[in-house]
Amino acid sequence: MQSGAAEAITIEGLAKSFVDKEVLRSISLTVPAGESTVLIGPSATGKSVLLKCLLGLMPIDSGSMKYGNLELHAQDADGWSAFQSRAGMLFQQNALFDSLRIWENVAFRLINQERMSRKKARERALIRMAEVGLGEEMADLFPVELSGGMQKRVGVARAMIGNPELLILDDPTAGLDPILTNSILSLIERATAGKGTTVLVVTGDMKAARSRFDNVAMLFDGEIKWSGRREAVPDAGNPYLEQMINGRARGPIKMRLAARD
Ligand SMILES: Nc1ncnc2c1ncn2[C@@H]1O[C@H](COP(=O)(O)OP(=O)(O)OP(=O)(O)O)[C@@H](O)[C@H]1O
Repeated sequence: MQSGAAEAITIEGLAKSFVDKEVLRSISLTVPAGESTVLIGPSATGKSVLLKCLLGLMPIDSGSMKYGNLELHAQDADGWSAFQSRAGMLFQQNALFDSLRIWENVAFRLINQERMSRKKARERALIRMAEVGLGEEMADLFPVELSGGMQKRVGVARAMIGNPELLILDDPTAGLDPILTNSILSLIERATAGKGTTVLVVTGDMKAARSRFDNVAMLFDGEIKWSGRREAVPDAGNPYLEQMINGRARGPIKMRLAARD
């Protein structure tokens, strides 16, 4: 059951620095309600940091973030946990609970938030696990017994169980083979097309970025340099996007990126 109607995310002038490093200078971005948006950008530009700020896992320095009319930037700890309970999330380290079995990790939201019986929650977890290519024989294992790619899939299944109204996924297909990548991207597509979930995904998979999500946003140098419908992604003329999407760019942007590597 979906926990509520999906809302749009609106970010304005968000800034975030660490000690002496400015990561996000002035982020302005709208993630439309009930649509999927992919955030792309070079490594270490702050994509993960932005997702963490949005979920209240990192404090911001300035700016505003809203989910519908809810002023995220003004939430206290209780407000943040109420908001987080509305979202399914996946971070790069997967953050599985080591002491819980795989099915219990996947079913965590159902048991702890929705108070579903363990029997029913296990049944639901097995369905989600199958959707990400994890068989029933995995259900009673512990995370340490799984490969990195399998743990990633457990993380995706956990984020998506219970059909949360908001999905925030940091590189859900990293390290997966093309077949699994395809099934996970299809699962994410069904979450928006079928259920109207608001989805924000970070990916390094440029082919997926161009074809699988409704909107594309490009983060570079602390700002969103381009955002819009995927059909409107310019094939040429925007050096930031060209560099990311086509792996080519001319002029200063290329030299600048090369200098950073
Ligand atoms: N807790 C932290 N303390 C200090 N610096 C941090 C912290 N978290 C992230 N950073 C720095 O912020 C910058 C952006 O990191 P982030 O993980 O958001 O990059 P990213 O765009 O997601 O990169 P990638 O695509 O490689 O995963 C990096 O320079 C990183 O070292």
